[in-house]
Amino acid sequence: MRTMWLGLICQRTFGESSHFKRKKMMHWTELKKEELERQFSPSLWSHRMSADDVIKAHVKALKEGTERARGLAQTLLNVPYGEGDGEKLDVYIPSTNSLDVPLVIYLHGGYWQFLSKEESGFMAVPLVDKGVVVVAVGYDIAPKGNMDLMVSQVRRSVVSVVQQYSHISGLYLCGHSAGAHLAAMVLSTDWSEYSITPQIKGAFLVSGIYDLLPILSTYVNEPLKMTEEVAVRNSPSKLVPQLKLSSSSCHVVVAVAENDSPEFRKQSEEYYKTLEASGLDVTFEDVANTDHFSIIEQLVDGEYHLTKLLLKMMGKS
Ligand SMILES: N[C@@H](CC(=O)c1ccccc1NC=O)C(=O)O
Repeated sequence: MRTMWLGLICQRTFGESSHFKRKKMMHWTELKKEELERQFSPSLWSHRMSADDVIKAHVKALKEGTERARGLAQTLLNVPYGEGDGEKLDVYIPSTNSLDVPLVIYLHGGYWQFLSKEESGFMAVPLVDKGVVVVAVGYDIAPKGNMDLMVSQVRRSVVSVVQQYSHISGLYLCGHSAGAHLAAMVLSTDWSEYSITPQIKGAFLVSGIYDLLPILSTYVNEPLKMTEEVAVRNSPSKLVPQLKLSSSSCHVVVAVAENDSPEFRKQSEEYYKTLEASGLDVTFEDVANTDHFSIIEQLVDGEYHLTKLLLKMMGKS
């Protein structure tokens, strides 16, 4: 009888809005290390294939898409945005006479320790076709780079792009997973320390992490070696007041995969709610039939829901 009653309590859904009906979840501080590590292992949650296979397929899809984009578009590869070896970006350029040319900067994922710009041009396939410039930014992943450096690098890459491409009709950001975290950090920049203040019109944050504290004690932090102080100052969830000052007119889309882990989904929901409560222009996209990897891989397809949404945001649908 007692177990039945407990079961009923656990199955009740909580949340103020119809958007976020979910089962009552433990707070991450109450989870054992093993469970936290499972929650922050996106590959374990895919319904499509095994953990190893989903990562292999992910890298393959990104590489193939990037090769296709490099074949289709005019490119400027390895353009420096700073002095460092890793401070380079790739530009995918449409052939168009239009004066209305938006530019989207893509920040790749991979837990700040995998992937590079070499497999990050895939989304240019449908976008360049519609007259959008795509920039894939490289940054120094761990162990070479640390969190403060990566955040500084992506901020400087945005400044450099704005300086190079002052004639564009609008600047947009897109990031996946760790790249969504970096994109949110760009939105939360105090630009007074930089030579210019970029005007970012829209940001697409896909399956991101916005609070770094839960990963501090997990395997994710092994190469990153973040202290609590580093994690706090690089957590977008703690920088929403700065985002409101710097990016008040930016349209933010917080997208999450239906089959992301509950903790990943919670990160997106909570960040969305905080932005919304601050009066920002923000939308939540719960993308059906996707996992942590397919949610971004499918951007090679012009007919994919998120591709269409991104084009619409840039006025190019
Ligand atoms: N241990 C992580 C690995 C991971 O996230 C990952 C690995 C290779 C390339 C990209 C990854 N993640 C997101 O882009 C996982 O379980 O998925």
